[in-house]
This record gives sequence, structure tokens and C-alpha cells, in this order.
Amino acid sequence: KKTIEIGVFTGYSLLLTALTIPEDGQITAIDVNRETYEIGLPIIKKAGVDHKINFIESEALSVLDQLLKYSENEGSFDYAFVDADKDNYCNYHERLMKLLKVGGIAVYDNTLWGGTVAVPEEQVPDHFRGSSRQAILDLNRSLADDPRVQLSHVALGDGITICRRIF
Ligand SMILES: C[S@@+](CC[C@H](N)C(=O)[O-])C[C@H]1O[C@@H](n2cnc3c(N)ncnc32)[C@H](O)[C@@H]1O
Repeated sequence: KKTIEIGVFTGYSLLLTALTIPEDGQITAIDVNRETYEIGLPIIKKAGVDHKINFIESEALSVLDQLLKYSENEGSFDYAFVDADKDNYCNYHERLMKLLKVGGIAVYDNTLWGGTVAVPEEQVPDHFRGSSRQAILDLNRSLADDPRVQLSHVALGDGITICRRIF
């Protein structure tokens, strides 16, 4: 019912969440670029779910830190979908572990990084190398070691990791 979307682009995943949550559900949707959100906004309006969305044009990390300044936000979110700058995924996870309620779900997109997280280093094509791939490798390792979550990895698209906060 109370959700966060980090990385909106034109709002494809945002629309899916908005259609799925209850009529009085709310999405705090964050992206550095409002223009791309506005491309998809007419479709979101046509679907009749725009009233569920609070779009914030900003770097996501500062919005999460702002939310955490108010104690009533701690442990209050049911769901978060993360699909933005990979370099900050571990930082987002730390904030989300405080914002999500116990039993709440965080979903991280692109955790297979084209399959290159599971091949020997020397076989990784050049265009998959770089800080984003390293950030995904770091995230996957730290999630596997994180006692606060139960994990499920879905080998769909570019890989989706589903985390349930268990304490
Ligand atoms: C892959 S797209 C999101 C796609 C979207 N979830 C969908 O299903 O269509 C990534 C988005 O993350 C946004 N982004 C990148 N860095 C960001 C940051 N630091 N804070 C917030 N949004 C960011 C980009 O502007 C871009 O729109």
C-alpha cells in the first residue's frame, strides 16, 4: 500500500505498481529526470492511477535520507522497486532496511547484469565492464550475507532480486 519507486524513466514499472496497489495506496516515485516521467504520464492518467503517485524530481539518496528524518516513516513502507544508478544500490538498500516494515519487500532490477555476474572475469565483454557491474557484484554479495533479509532471485529479463525484510 505504501511504496517507493527509485528510477522511474517513462513509468513502465511505476504504472504496474500503481495498477497493483489498492485504491488508497501511495507511491513515492523518484527520478532525477521529470521529462521522461512526463512522457508516460498521459498513459498513467488514462489508466486512472495518477492520484496514487507522488513524483519527486531528485537524486534518490537525498530523498530517502529526508524520509528517514521523520521517525514515522521508519518501518512504514510495504514495498520498494529499485531500478536506477547501480553505484548506489548498496546505499539504497541500507536506507530501505530502515524504511521498510518487517515483512516488507525490496526488489532490485538488473542483478544479473547481462549474465556477467556469473561468468569468469576474463570472459566478461568490455561493454559490460565498469563501475555498474562492480556495484551489482557488491550488492549480490552483500545481500547474500545480509541476515536482515530473505532472498529470492528471479532469472527474468536482466535478473530481479526480491528481498523480504525479516527483522
Ligand atoms: C532503467 S531506468 C528506470 C526504468 C523504469 N523503472 C521502467 O520500468 O521503465 C533508470 C532511471 O533511473 C534514473 N536515475 C539515475 N540515477 C538516479 C539517481 N541518482 N536518483 C534518481 N533517479 C536516478 C534515470 O534518470 C532513469 O530514468
